[in-house]
Amino acid sequence: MIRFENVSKVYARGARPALDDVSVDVERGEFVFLVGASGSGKSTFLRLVLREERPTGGRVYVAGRDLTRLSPWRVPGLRRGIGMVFQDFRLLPNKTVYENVAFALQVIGRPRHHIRTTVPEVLEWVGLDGKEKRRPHELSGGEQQRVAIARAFVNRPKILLADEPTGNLDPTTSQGIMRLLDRINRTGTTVVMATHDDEIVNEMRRRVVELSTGHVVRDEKDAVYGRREEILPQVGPVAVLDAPGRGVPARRISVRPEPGDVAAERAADQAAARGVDPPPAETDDEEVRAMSGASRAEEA
Ligand SMILES: Nc1ncnc2c1ncn2[C@@H]1O[C@H](COP(=O)(O)OP(=O)(O)OP(=O)(O)O)[C@@H](O)[C@H]1O
Repeated sequence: MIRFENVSKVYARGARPALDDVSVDVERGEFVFLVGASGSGKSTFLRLVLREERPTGGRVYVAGRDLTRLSPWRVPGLRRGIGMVFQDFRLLPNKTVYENVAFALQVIGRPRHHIRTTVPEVLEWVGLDGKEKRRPHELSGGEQQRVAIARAFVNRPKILLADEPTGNLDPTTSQGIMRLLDRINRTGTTVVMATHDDEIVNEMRRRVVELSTGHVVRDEKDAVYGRREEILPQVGPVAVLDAPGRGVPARRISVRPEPGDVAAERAADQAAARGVDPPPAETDDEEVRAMSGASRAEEA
């Protein structure tokens, strides 16, 4: 679904490459964590997939398309097949929850009747049923991220990219967000998530691609955040800073999630239990169709 072939990215002449000869192949439907120190190139990787940046060397393929050769008028179509979630949510502050999600469909010209049925469906699916009229400042951080995820997912993208989606959230709320991303992945959407959140990575045990100063230094399935030899001594209760000297297990950090986050989590679980489906994948769009066609060709 996403293929980097010997990709390099140098932003400014003479600067060290942000990515240096990176080759990574992400299969359709995979969930991949991108980890690495600040400045290691994670966001650059995601920006290349979105064609917000172009590589200075090598090739980037998305759904079988060579992005280095994609003509500019095809870029919006590419992006329609990719949802993006950020650490700082990036919601429109003056629009309601409903309007924030609806806007994503309006800008790509979806008909009004489609928007009227799809937006409530996706809001229920992410656990925000009943919050349609709130504005972002009337929501907790976890709820705002759920709106951002609903907006990214409402058009049923083939790929969801997430750049530190739990970076502003407490551990319990982060777990709820990860369950949501996991559910999205289970619908067949390929998920690539850049993160510094070692607890989340260690709990999920998915593929981990680790970058260091622009190089891939590890690419491992069912992996943990650090290398295994670094993580092994931590097995068992680990003292954490919020309880000095008490030896609280790392997963039990006691930051209280906001009530809204708990309610959203419960509502999303109830929606899942009722078998509420995510909004149907649209196939009436030429570019989206082209993307799925390309992926079928790729698989063949
Ligand atoms: N637009 C830009 N212009 C110039 N240099 C940039 C630009 N964006 C990123 N860089 C540089 O490229 C390198 C990789 O940055 P990038 O943002 O991809 O790292 P990152 O792993 O996502 O970091 P973080 O975890 O802090 O978000 C860094 O040295 C950074 O300073």
